[in-house]
Amino acid sequence: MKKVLILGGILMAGILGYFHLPHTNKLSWQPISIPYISQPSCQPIRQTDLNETFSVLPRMSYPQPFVDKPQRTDVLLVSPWLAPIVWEGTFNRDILNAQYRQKNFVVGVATFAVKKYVRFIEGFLGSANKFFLSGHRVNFYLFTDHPEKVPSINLAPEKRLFIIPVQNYSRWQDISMNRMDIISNHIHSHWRYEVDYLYSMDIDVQMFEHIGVEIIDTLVGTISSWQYTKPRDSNSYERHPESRAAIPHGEGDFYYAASFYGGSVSEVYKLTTACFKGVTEDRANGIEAKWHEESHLNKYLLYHKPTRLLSPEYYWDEELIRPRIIRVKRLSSVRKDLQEVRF
Ligand SMILES: CC(=O)N[C@H]1[C@@H](OP(=O)(O)OP(=O)(O)OC[C@H]2O[C@@H](n3ccc(=O)[nH]c3=O)[C@H](O)[C@@H]2O)O[C@H](CO)[C@H](O)[C@@H]1O
Ligand SMILES: [Mn+2]
Repeated sequence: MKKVLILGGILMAGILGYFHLPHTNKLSWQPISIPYISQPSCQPIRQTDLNETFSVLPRMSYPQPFVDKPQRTDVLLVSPWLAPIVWEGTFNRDILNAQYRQKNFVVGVATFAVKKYVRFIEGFLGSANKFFLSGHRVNFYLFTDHPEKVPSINLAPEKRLFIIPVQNYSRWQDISMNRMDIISNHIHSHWRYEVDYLYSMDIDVQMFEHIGVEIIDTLVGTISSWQYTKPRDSNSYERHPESRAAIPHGEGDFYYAASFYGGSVSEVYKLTTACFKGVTEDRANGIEAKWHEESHLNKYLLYHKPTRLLSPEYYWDEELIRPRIIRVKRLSSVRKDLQEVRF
């Protein structure tokens, strides 16, 4: 009887232990020895797993939530696959910060300033230093063909800037599309050791309000400010079946902007690798998708559902008149003369 009890105990402990293993989003690759390109040491860091239970929070005072009083009734708060859609008025940043401060995670931001786009660096970095994940560790990775033109900016102590030289291409579309390849390669060679989460952002934007840990999740897409109310068949998806970015008629969730997406470093690796594979196969067939890598991103996010969606507050196009449901403009494009800046 005693033996049976002991054996039973061992079995139960095994089962419980198995189910209590933290869900991991760690990378499955083996470390490889590739010479590092960016400046600071690239020692592997602990990959923070935010799915682990958060530690005990301090006592806090805030308005009580009620199940029969939704925070907002004018916008969709959750996707049909139960991913939250982040809108002003739906979360309490103090609670989120208290949860996340206990995690020593690092967020990477990849951005490109090639050719004339160096003019956007100052506005981007200056505003991101102030409004992007303030109080949290952020590494900005700035790819440029003009490192000497990067203005010096006093960054907050928890923020770091890495300037990475990159070649330019004669066509702006190639600069934009090749970001997928460069990001994928850098995750493999460096970033998987350096950051837990990675976000890709256009450089021709500025931040006007705080963008905090509400953006952190495994796979995150931003709903385009141009197309957030359009029926799927009039969105800008690539519909020509010849392209690897093609989405068949009758399919599509939201239209996602390529200017701001991200997630865990391993999910962004999968996304960028898959999107660039699509770009490469299209090139081999003499095809370029309607909105370049943004078309491939939209296809990817249709079949790999994002775990969190950012509302158009997180990329507002300056050309548009802001309706009432967009209560804040956190990040917005800088007006530019396309003919002048791209050529
Ligand atoms: C808001 C949004 O969804 N933006 C997307 C959209 O147009 P955009 O008009 O926003 O594209 P864009 O001109 O900003 O180019 C995308 C990014 O590529 C970089 N760049 C581009 C050209 C250049 O000469 N130098 C340079 O550095 C820079 O980081 C820029 O922000 O479509 C593009 C591809 O068609 C990209 O998918 C953009 O992410
Ligand atoms: Mn842009």
